[in-house]
Amino acid sequence: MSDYPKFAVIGGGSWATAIVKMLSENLPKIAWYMRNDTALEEIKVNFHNPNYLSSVEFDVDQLYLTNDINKAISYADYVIFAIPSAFLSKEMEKLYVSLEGKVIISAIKGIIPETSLIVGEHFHTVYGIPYDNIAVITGPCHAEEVALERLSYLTLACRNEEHAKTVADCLSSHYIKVKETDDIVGTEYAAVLKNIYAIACGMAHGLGYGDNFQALLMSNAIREMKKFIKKVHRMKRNINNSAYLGDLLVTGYSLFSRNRMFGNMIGKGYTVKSAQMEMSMIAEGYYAAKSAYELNQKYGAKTPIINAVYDILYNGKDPKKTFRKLTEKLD
Ligand SMILES: NC(=O)C1=CN([C@@H]2O[C@H](COP(=O)(O)OP(=O)(O)OC[C@H]3O[C@@H](n4cnc5c(N)ncnc54)[C@H](O)[C@@H]3O)[C@@H](O)[C@H]2O)C=CC1
Ligand SMILES: O=C(CO)COP(=O)(O)O
Repeated sequence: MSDYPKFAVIGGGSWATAIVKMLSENLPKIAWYMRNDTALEEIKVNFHNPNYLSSVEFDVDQLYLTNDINKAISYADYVIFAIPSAFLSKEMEKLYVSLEGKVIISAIKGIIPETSLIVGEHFHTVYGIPYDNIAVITGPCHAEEVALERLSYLTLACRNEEHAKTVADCLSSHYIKVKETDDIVGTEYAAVLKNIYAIACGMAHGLGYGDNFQALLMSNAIREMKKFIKKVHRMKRNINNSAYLGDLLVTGYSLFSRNRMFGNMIGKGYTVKSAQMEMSMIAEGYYAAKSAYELNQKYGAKTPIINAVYDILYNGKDPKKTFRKLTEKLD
């Protein structure tokens, strides 16, 4: 092993780009895998990812850029996955090198559609990664603000203290602080659910509801989130911590949020298809609404907001009427 931790980042989108930026504050070399050859070449020549966070300048001597996921993973002891959940399984089909002994870190805030599992559970169940070697990066943090070096706090969930410290140290800088927790399951579910609530906030805004209603929606959302997570994984946790409430607030209120943007378009009358086509980015909450709704058929938590978003996105229900009914259930 070299004298510095070897990291690979999997993905070429906004969050992967932001994570490479964070790591490059501390590490002399980072492997970075993305599918897009044109973007890779552009980074080599112009030092910027042309498609995402294009203001961020990279020192290419610090980067081991590759379009082969196997090469990136072979290089690393710590592998950070930062691609939308819907594409993870397809990307993993390309893998022929072993993940044994590697620390697998999910920066994905979603449920894997093929298995209906959160990402840590998916890696444990499908790829046999021991929980000690699984970590999750979460917390209220938009990639765009990382690009601007605005102070942001991440939460690193991991059961192994040594791995947690290494990953936290490598991500930390003058604009990134990292808190640690062992609630891998709860923080992952919170990250999944807040995207659905951010879609609801966007829908409300698009429908013409104001700040007063949004505050009420957020207040109901955090209580709904608490009930849902308690059913799925009971442990002592403070739902007001930034990985839960903080991430809900930033995603629900920030104009950078993809999920809010997507919901706003639906509220304004776009169809789901046209809103997706209009956005150059992925709103994870679209997939999460279906997975969470279906999962909850087993758990039976009271989730009127998730149900309303699900009905609008998947059952073609009218947003205006659905929200009017939802308002009767909130307090
Ligand atoms: N952007 C942010 O501020 C944050 C994002 N996340 C999470 O990071 C994950 C990645 O999201 P972003 O980077 O924001 O997405 P993005 O919308 O910025 O980028 C989309 C990514 O998906 C890839 N992609 C698109 N179609 C694909 C396909 N058919 N097969 C494989 N890959 C495909 C693109 O190459 C690109 O890497 C998501 O789970 C998101 O919730 C988590 C925290 C913050
Ligand atoms: O997870 C995020 C902020 O913490 C990003 O949310 P969006 O995907 O809605 O932009």
